[in-house]
Formats: sequence, C-alpha cells, structure tokens
Amino acid sequence: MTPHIANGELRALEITVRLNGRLILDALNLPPLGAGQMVALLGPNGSGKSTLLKSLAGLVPASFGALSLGASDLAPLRASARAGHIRYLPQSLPGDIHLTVTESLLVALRAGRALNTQHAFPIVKTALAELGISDLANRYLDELSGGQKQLVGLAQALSHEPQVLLLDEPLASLDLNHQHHVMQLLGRLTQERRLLTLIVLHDLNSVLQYCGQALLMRDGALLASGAPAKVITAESLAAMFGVRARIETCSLGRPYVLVDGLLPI
Ligand SMILES: Nc1ncnc2c1ncn2[C@@H]1O[C@H](COP(=O)(O)OP(=O)(O)OP(=O)(O)O)[C@@H](O)[C@H]1O
Repeated sequence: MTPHIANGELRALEITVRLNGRLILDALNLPPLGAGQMVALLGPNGSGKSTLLKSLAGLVPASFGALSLGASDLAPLRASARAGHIRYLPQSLPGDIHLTVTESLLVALRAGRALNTQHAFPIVKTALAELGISDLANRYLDELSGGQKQLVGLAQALSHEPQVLLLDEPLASLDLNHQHHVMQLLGRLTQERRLLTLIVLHDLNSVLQYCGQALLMRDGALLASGAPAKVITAESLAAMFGVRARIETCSLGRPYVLVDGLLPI
C-alpha cells in the first residue's frame, strides 16, 4: 500500500543519474521547494532538465542522498507509487492512441486514482473546461494537433490532483493566447491547491512574469536558484546560453529579456 504523504516541502539532495554509462546528474542538490510555488527550471538543450524531472518521478534510475515530500520519504517508492503524489508530464505524448479525449482521461484517472466513471467524469469535465478544451471532449487523440494534445496532457496531469506537478516544456506547442492561459491557470491552481509546480520553460519572459522561483542548470549542475528577477541576469544568460542579453524594464515596471547577439564560442 502507498504510504500517506503529507503536503509539504520537496527536498531532493545528491541526485545522481547515470544513463548508458554517462553521468548525467552528479550529486545535484535542489534547494527546498515549498508547496504553493511555481518554480521554473531553465537551462540549455541537453543540460539535464528532463532527466532531473524524470529522476524525481522515478522514471529513470537515480540515487538520492535524500528525497522527501513533507515528512515522507519518497526515495524507496517506485514510479507507480510516486505517481499518486508527483505527476510528470513529458515533452510530448504518444501520438497513436485511438481513444477520445474523455476516454483517455477517464482511463488514466481510473488507473491512477482508482475512481469509478461516475466519480471520475466530473473531474475530467472540470479539467477540460479549465483548459478551455471542452469542445475536444469527443475528438480522438490521434486526430489532434500538437498544441491540442499538449492541452489534453495538461488536463490529464491536473485531473490527478497531485501535490507535485512536473511539467516538461508544456508551452512548447501552444500559441500566445494558450501560453498565457496555461500559465495563469497553473499560477491559480498552484496557489489554490497548494501545489508545487516545477516547470521547464525556454521562454524567459514567461518565467519573469509568472514564476516565483527559478533553478538554472548547465551541464547537469545547478548554476543558481532564486527569484527569477535576481537570477536571470546578463551574466547568467551568457553562462547558460552563450548569448549577449539585456534585462530591461517595461513601462509597467516588469523586467524582460532582450537578446542582442551570440557570444563567441
Ligand atoms: N538514455 C540516455 N542515454 C544516454 N544519455 C542520455 C539519455 N537520455 C538523455 N541523455 C543525455 O543526457 C543529457 C541531458 O538530457 P536531458 O534530456 O535531460 O536534457 P534537457 O536539458 O532536458 O534538454 P532539452 O532542453 O533539449 O530537452 C543529454 O546530454 C542527453 O544526450
């Protein structure tokens, strides 16, 4: 039986992941991450962001000095046991599932939360409505566009009502309106449900606008962590991405990033 896990802080220390003989994460320490926070995970391609999320979800072999949520030790739990509390949404969902959107969410909910259809159906309806995709309820997954699939994936992740939500580039296929809709929704649900939302983003301006904390990665290591406006600097962007960037302040007083060019390699 899955032990009860109290709502609370996620602590993950000395995370080490080796894949096919390559050391991907080498004793990486995360700062304590509290419930109710939206935390951005930033870094160049190949820096280890997905691997970090998968290690927390138990989806790649990893060793931990410590991995706990509130008072509960997660390290001994397998992925299926962790999934009740930590939900990982991958960069892309499998494209060949011939189920309707509603059926796919119901199947996942019945398996994950052992709910019967009568109880699961209203949860599915609410999740689709929150993401503004009720009109997709009876469409087949394998007929949807990339952005529509991404919204369905988010609906599925949210319908499980996890304590920790791990989202791997959830905005990548979304248009401008949907990007902001999703970030606003995640911000609200993170607060209301006391979620911890850890989200991989490449759009730094979304990070500055919506996230309370940012973790900066390079080469499988944590470069910096803290409030986005503090850690997203010309220096950190040069170190992470090899770009010449400026942080300006808009007329509303919000910081935003402008990239002027590339630095010589
Ligand atoms: N199964 C594997 N075997 C060996 N190396 C792997 C494996 N999976 C990932 N890697 C390597 O681990 C490193 C980190 O990959 P990861 O996917 O975590 O990066 P990322 O920061 O999420 O990148 P992106 O922004 O491109 O999605 C990369 O160098 C990648 O090539």
